[in-house]
Amino acid sequence: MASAPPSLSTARPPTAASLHGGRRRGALPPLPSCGVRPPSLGGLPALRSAPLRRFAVRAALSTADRSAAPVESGGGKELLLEVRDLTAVIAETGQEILKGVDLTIYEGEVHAIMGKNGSGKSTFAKVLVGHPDYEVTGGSMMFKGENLLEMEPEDRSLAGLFMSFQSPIEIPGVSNADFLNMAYNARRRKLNQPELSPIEFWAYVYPKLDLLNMKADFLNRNVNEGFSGGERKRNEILQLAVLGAELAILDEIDSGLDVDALRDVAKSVNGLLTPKNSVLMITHYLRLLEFIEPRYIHVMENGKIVKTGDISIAKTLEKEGFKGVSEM
Ligand SMILES: Nc1ncnc2c1ncn2[C@@H]1O[C@H](COP(=O)(O)OP(=O)(O)OP(=O)(O)O)[C@@H](O)[C@H]1O
Repeated sequence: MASAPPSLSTARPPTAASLHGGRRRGALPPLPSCGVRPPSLGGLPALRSAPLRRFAVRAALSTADRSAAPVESGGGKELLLEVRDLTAVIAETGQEILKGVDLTIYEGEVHAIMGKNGSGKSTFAKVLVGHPDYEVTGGSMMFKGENLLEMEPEDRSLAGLFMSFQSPIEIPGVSNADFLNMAYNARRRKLNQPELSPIEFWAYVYPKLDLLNMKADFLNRNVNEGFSGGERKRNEILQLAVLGAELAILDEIDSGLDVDALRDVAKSVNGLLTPKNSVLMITHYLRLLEFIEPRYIHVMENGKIVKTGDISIAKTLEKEGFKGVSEM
């Protein structure tokens, strides 16, 4: 099934992500850069670096496309994400990694995906946000009634998807404070709200730092530069706290965190949960799920979700390993 060719009205400069991200195989690439600033960045200065753009795009979360009609209701809740029979390959080699993923998430729900190393968990998360390393070859992904396959990675962010990466990247030369302030102001411009001055932004961000037990001097350091693994994870959650999201995908947010840091991060994520926001966590360990309690646990095996249940799955996994889960 081929996607419609991009129209001029949707033309925007390509990003590393938009060149391939989440497109079906054979679909046309976006039009080349015509020097027009992408509307989704809300007037941000042109950002040449893909990581910077990725972060900046997050700034525009929850802005433009919030008027999309609800798809359906389940017990009064709206459907947020519906993935059906999703298949995807590594763009470079054509190797199939996702082999028919099905997942449904309603607003206000917390889900977790567990599974052996290499089963496809991170790939699934990255395909959802349109990572350029993968091509979707079949199935569907709907987010708030919109077809993610027809949306550039930027638009997915605009629509309210946030992903915290397993290995957050550095942005040399850009301070955390400047980045977050710029990104948050971009979002406010989108919402037709006045920008915050650096002092006002400080007042906004300070309680969030406090919640994450992050020292204020992290704001003066370049984004993730020289940060320890745990500090990077906290910084990802700080970005989420500043920018907000309707579906936050947290890929192994617990890896490399000491127990106090895990508690801080979990407290912060729990503090962001509302009846409208959902979280999809990827984890190997029960301990994260004791802090951020999921309603559903899914087990991924060989590129598919093969089992869904409650916290008892994670408990069995912890005690008996995957063999125990397959016998449940
Ligand atoms: N860009 C890529 N290039 C080559 N191989 C890849 C790429 N992305 C994923 N893979 C392969 O796809 C498989 C699934 O990887 P993925 O990272 O999704 O697994 P995972 O379930 O998240 O594993 P883990 O629990 O170890 O993080 C692995 O065998 C991995 O090596």
